[in-house]
Amino acid sequence: AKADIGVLGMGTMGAMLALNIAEEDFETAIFNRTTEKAFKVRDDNPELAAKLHPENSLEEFVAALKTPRVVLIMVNAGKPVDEQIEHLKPLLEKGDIVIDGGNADFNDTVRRNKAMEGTGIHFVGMGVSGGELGARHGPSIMVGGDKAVWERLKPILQPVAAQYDGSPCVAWLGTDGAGHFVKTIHNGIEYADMQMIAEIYGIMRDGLGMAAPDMAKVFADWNTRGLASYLVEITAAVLAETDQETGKPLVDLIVDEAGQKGTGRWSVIEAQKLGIGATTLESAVSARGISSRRAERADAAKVYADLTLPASTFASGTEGLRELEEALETAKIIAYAQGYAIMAAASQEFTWNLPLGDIARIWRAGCIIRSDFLDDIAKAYETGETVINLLQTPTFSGRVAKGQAALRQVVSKATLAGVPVPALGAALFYFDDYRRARGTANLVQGQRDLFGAHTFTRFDKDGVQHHHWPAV
Ligand SMILES: O=C(O)[C@H](O)[C@@H](O)[C@H](O)[C@H](O)COP(=O)(O)O
Repeated sequence: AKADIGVLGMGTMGAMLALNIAEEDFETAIFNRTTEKAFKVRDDNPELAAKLHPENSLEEFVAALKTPRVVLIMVNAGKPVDEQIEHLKPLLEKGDIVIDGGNADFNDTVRRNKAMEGTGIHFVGMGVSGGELGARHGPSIMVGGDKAVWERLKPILQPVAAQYDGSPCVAWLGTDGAGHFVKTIHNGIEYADMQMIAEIYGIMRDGLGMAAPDMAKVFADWNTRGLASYLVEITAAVLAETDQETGKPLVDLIVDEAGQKGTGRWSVIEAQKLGIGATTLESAVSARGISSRRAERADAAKVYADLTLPASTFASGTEGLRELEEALETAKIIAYAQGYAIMAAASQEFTWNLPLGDIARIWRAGCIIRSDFLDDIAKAYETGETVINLLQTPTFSGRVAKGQAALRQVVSKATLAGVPVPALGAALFYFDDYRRARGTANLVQGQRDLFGAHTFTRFDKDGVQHHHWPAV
């Protein structure tokens, strides 16, 4: 039988997606540079073997596909994708579709899309979120490219995607790099969310002296209310895990150096280029950087071993935990508002007209940041009112106005106690900066004009650029 789609690259995500697609009854050709790997995927999954067609060469792989062909590239981002495209191009024809389903930098996707113009071959940049299990059983899928091409892919992608409330968590988000851009912002928000959870864990461990199993119970409890989410759920699971060998909480044995593969960094770079304050995302990326210098931190700990800090004033017991819960929930709203502000600015800058409400809906299941909270974001975009920033919407302004008190308490207490809360602090400081009609950038403008003749405008003389300090 001719295959409906071909999946190229049998790494974790590629193999899991291929099984998912085959399970949805699509004839799936599979290929990997190390060819045995594709055969192993089929042989390890006898129940799906009839739908999986491993091939011995790229030529056989392409020949096994129904025309017009659909090829899904699932290899590491960057050069490997360009190489695969170069190998495929001579084997493909007008009307064929090439999808990059990896974590690509959207700038590369825009470039690749341009390079494909005029060849008659369609290029699609597709963000896939959900990790290994998500890819296998239903990820959240963010599609960018030509809308007509999306119509052709829908019959395959809709059943393969996670389902929420009866609808598939996949959508066409805009032309060229829109899909990968939104995936990058998803990951930036993921970083911020994980970092803020880790900071609360730090307060519980270093501020309140709690043990991992007790913290696990707290997060499991929080997962029944406003913070209900996949990240809080897995936090409870990680904290509850006991290492069989030592009998100790596994989390206490894990080295505190966070890895990062780049998407978080990209989200921050794009925010900066767009002039959008994404301080919680920035703090999360920086915190990973700082964490990765463990030896240096150990030296710094010695340098400051005698530092005297005020006694910790964290409230213990239910009241204290309630305050932490409300602080995290409020900081989370602020972090997601920052992520959404980046997407809103990019939507204008790149004329994608991103469906911001739909993005919250397709993140409702399958992806790493899936949470009940995303329903509220989707609702905020249903009012029909233009959303400048989620913090200015009736859906969230009341909640933030109420919750900011707990966040302020927690950040202040942590600061006094010397427990680092860079992302929680960034959320609070952004909130205070964002809601302030009269800021302090006037002084910065004065300084810039004095040392660099960069000029400034005046409240009382609108629209004129002033240069006040002559070069003396
Ligand atoms: O949405 C997802 O499924 C994940 O985000 C996925 O894309 C991957 O796990 C990232 O690579 C994690 O990023 P780091 O490796 O940078 O933490």
